Amino acid sequence: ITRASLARENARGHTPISTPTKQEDVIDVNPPRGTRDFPPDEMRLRNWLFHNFREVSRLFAFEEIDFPVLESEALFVRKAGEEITQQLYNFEDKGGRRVALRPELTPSLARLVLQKGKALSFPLKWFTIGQCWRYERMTRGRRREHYQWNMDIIGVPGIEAEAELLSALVTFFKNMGITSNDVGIKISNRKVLQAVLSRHNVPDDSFAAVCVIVDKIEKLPQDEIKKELSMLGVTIEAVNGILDALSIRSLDELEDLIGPESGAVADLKQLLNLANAYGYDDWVHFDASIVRGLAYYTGTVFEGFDKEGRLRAICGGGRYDRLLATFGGPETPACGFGFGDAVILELLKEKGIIPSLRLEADYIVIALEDHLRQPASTIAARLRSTGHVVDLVLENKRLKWAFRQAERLNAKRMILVGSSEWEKGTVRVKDLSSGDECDVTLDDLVTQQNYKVS
Ligand SMILES: OCc1cccc(Br)n1
Repeated sequence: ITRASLARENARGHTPISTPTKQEDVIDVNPPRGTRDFPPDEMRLRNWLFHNFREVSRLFAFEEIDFPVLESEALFVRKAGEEITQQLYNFEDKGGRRVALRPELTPSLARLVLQKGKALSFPLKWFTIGQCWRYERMTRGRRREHYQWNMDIIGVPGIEAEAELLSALVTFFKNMGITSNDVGIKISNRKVLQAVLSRHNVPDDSFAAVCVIVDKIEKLPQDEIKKELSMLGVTIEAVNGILDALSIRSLDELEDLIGPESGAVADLKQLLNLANAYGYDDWVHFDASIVRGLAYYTGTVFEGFDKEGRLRAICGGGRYDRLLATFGGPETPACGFGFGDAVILELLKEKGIIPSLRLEADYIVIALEDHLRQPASTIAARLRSTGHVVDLVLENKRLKWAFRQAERLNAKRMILVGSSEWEKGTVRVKDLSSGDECDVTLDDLVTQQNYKVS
């Protein structure tokens, strides 16, 4: 094909036939490193997952919120050495502002609460699903973006808030067909660590950084943990005190270690009582080794995990009563969780409980001759106006193609608009599972009356 012949073809208004592009002229059609596209099959799966996130949030009477993916960098600058802030996807915009793609959703939620201030009636029960970003050296080949579902309760100081959030998590798992044999939720309280550190005279302002290091205890060799803790001025006695505390396996043992002053033991006992009252006590258990890696947690922390121990944490959360104050706001009790879109799908695939998600069309409509294109459009419009999913064949296609298309769309019926039927004011309706067919007027077709094709 020469450019001249192509010009002639185009001039005649024919479908332009593209000349083969040289390989080097094709753009890179892949998404940026560490990011994903969502073509139809993957998008159906993502919509199904998010629909289930939303369904649980709706069931618990939580209100949906949203905020920009782009935030001021200042929202995420923390000095506790968290991975999440060390991998900030940050840059200077054309106005010279320091901005970042959010690595998490909670700081934005805190910002919105402070922004709305006295106009809000507490407690707030808010949820959101949003894409979060990190800039990680691709050496580890991990993703740079994921979607997270968050539910947060703002303004409730009592452990009832945590119990409600855990109930939402369990409800979601059960709705997915996941049982307490598949998944558990470990719960603890950072006041355990706080009590140990204060006993060893570790300064309060090291607390967050110590938690971040201790959260890596199962991911790093113990001497690396000890080295990082000692760099924070944590003595070897304190390190051993921490390791002892994390290995505690019962609340009675915990009470012996830290006593009743912090309220941690009472809270955990009350949380387990509430878990029993909600009916999810078989899903949760105390595990002192749970610390979580975010600097701003101050009390209860929890983490959903797969009992086969093959996957990373499925979800996690905790109480963050100081976060709003660190943004200059009033002391505001708050707790919430984050639930990523990656590990849960790995788990569901492993359990073989991903449903088959296909486009379900009610009808495929095809004009058998060019001059019947307008009636075909009218038929499609009339059927859609009554809520039917209709795929209208838009070009001159052979019937064989239409049947394959119907198969792909899982269409229930085919409407064939042919001249002999149309002259009699009817169209041919074919049931695509039985093969039965009959001629129907447009009104009867739309009202589904006066005819039956099995
Ligand atoms: O959970 C940490 C995290 C934050 C942003 C993006 C990705 Br992928 N992962």
